[in-house]
Amino acid sequence: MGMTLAEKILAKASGKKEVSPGDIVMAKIETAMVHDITGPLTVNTLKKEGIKKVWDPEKIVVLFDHQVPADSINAAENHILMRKFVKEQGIKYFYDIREGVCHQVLPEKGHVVPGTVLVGADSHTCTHGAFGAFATGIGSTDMAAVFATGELWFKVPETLYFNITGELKPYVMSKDVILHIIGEVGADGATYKACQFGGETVKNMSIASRMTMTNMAIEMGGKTGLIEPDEKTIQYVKNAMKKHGTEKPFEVIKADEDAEYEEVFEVEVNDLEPMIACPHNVDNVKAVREVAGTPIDQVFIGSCTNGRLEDLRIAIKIIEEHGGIADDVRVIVTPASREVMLKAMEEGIIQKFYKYGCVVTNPSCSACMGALYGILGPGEVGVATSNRNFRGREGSLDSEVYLVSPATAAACAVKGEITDPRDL
Ligand SMILES: CC(C)[C@H](C(=O)O)[C@@H](O)C(=O)O
Ligand code: SF4
Repeated sequence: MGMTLAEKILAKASGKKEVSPGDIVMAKIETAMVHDITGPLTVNTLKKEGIKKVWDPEKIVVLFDHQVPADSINAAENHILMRKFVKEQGIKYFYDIREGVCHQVLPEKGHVVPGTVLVGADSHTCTHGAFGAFATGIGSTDMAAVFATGELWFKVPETLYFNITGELKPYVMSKDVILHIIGEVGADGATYKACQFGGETVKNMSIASRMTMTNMAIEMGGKTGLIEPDEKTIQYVKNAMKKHGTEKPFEVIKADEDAEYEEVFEVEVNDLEPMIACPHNVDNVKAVREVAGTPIDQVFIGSCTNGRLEDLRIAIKIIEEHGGIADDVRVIVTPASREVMLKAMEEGIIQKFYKYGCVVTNPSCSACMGALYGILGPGEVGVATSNRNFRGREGSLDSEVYLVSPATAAACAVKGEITDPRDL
């Protein structure tokens, strides 16, 4: 019987010829990532268990992105603890406060190896499935087991296949596609499933747009999101590895022709409109026009979902075309990484955001989690290009967050209320 992409990667990583959904496998880990919030717990668990040496200091990536620069004594202490760990263990790939969000930095630096298993102590690790890796978020204590042994057990998930066809209309982005899918499937509709995205629409998407899709697989409960590698993927990965001296041979794994999917969803996007996830659940998805006119206080353009160059480009284009942002709305722009920031600077994008009165921050998780800055106060309404809108996600329990694409976020910034970018 044929295997899906997820099954083939897990079979390879566990040295088996074949695996089926439900099998328990012990898989070799190619890359293991912790950040400033989850790393300390992993390190403390290792200490508690008396483990002196990590399995492979070249396969671990430590990165600071959630609270950078340190925004509290507690964050500073976490940073100190992790820097010490990195030194003691000789961890080769350590990215201090300057690089940006882990899920952007990892692929940029060539740490995402197609066809392998990547784990991160962060729920949006599924993002890296955009490169044809089996990538999933795990807890800090599970990560301690990975740091010690280089392996982790998995139950092989069933795969849901989303066959996406049609051409996206102007101002409709991959974020709208994934919001639409989550609205249909529900926030727990794909629990522990591998969510594979394919079809002509995905083929035509940039790598950045694909990452937006896989990033949000967890928001429908998915164990991972996956996209089969193609020429674009291979080029991206090779360039990234070459640029940063992280070259490794890798195998492009594709699903078997006769792979068995638990369910195939046909998603036709020709007529898809800009979509919005309304408070307080990611699957509370509507067309933007249904809630147009809702007053807002803040717009956040950034995060591991939509803080990449193409996102900043479309946002500034819309803001510029319409003469700037509304006076009474705060707009926070956070490029997802230093590389994105530098390119946006070269293109004059950052200067323009400043010119129009947006606040551009250092690459970080920024306002996404309500932990660093850009925190919403009681009664405030935020529009964000990030991936979660649970009650209190961006600050006060009495605030509200709407999730949108960068094009819609920019339209909202221009009008100071929820606006479909086609209606400006
Ligand atoms: C802080 C971290 C554990 C958390 C996660 O795992 O998702 C964060 O990144 C988030 O998006 O809520
Ligand atoms: S940008 Fe947001 S969703 Fe992504 S890792 Fe940071 S806090 Fe989590």
